[in-house]
Amino acid sequence: MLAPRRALAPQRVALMGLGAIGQRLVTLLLARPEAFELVAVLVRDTARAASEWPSLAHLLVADTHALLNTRPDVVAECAGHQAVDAHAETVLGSGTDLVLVSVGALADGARLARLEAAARTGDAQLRLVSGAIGGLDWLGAAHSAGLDEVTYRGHKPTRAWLGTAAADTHDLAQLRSATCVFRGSAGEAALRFPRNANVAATVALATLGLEHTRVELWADPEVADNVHEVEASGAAGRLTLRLANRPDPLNPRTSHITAHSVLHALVRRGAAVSL
Ligand SMILES: NC(=O)C1=CN([C@@H]2O[C@H](COP(=O)(O)OP(=O)(O)OC[C@H]3O[C@@H](n4cnc5c(N)ncnc54)[C@H](O)[C@@H]3O)[C@@H](O)[C@H]2O)C=CC1
Ligand SMILES: O=C([O-])CC(=O)C(=O)O
Repeated sequence: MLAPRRALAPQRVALMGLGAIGQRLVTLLLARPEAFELVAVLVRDTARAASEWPSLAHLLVADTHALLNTRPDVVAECAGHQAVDAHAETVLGSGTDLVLVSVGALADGARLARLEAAARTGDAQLRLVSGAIGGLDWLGAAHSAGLDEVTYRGHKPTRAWLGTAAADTHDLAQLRSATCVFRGSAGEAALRFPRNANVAATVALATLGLEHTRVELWADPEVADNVHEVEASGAAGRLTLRLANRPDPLNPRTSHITAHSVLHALVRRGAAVSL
């Protein structure tokens, strides 16, 4: 693990969202008191959350004002696209760094412009995590050298598509083999599948952009993992990447590694030597 930049000052971290990623992060942050102080957790319903997690009751807040009153150094969003709309601009405008896991929210150009402006006004940073995908360092460098083509392909078990736009176009219960539920641009994928295509947006933002990065999304009754594949080629060479991520037991759409990716981003933010 990377050593912290400031020996005696753990980062004051506030979380937005207490679902699969948020709950795992609470445990991870509380296990490292030398590096992190968890100062607040933003939820939609504090009374309900307090009855489910009494040990966190003193940390629960329901609005951005109360969140910022706890003076966090950094806020980690793990609540979804709607929460980005509701809170991100105010957090950044207040001068507080924001670590974002719902990267697909930035596929809305107007929203992205608002957040960029707020970050500049507040002199804060909006940091996008790698989340469930890898290889972004290579992709970013290869983009600088010149990329010709980037394709992201995601396969998730059928249950990950229940309650999504794929259920409007496919009879998911009847699927017996891998079925493509979306083919198009990363921007369209991210907006149509806000809980399943954040990594598609991440790959696009690191490379050819939301319009020119190709995306395929598959509902696959034959896989148990969330499988993410990227193919890219250009002046620097070719990349073929395949990740088989274990789904989070609390939310099968979300890969277990995502919370660890947020933790990793927070560790790097506070590290004296950073990768
Ligand atoms: N970049 C990546 O690789 C990935 C990104 N994600 C993003 O992370 C988000 C969270 O994922 P999970 O924890 O698995 O989802 P989840 O559905 O298990 O939990 C989300 C939690 O946020 C809460 N929430 C929603 N709106 C809120 C608001 N305005 N204020 C406070 N709380 C709010 C919900 O009540 C819920 O408890 C996803 O919606 C997705 O956008 C998820 C997986 C991978
Ligand atoms: O966690 C994953 O496997 C990826 C995911 O849900 C997303 O990109 O939104």
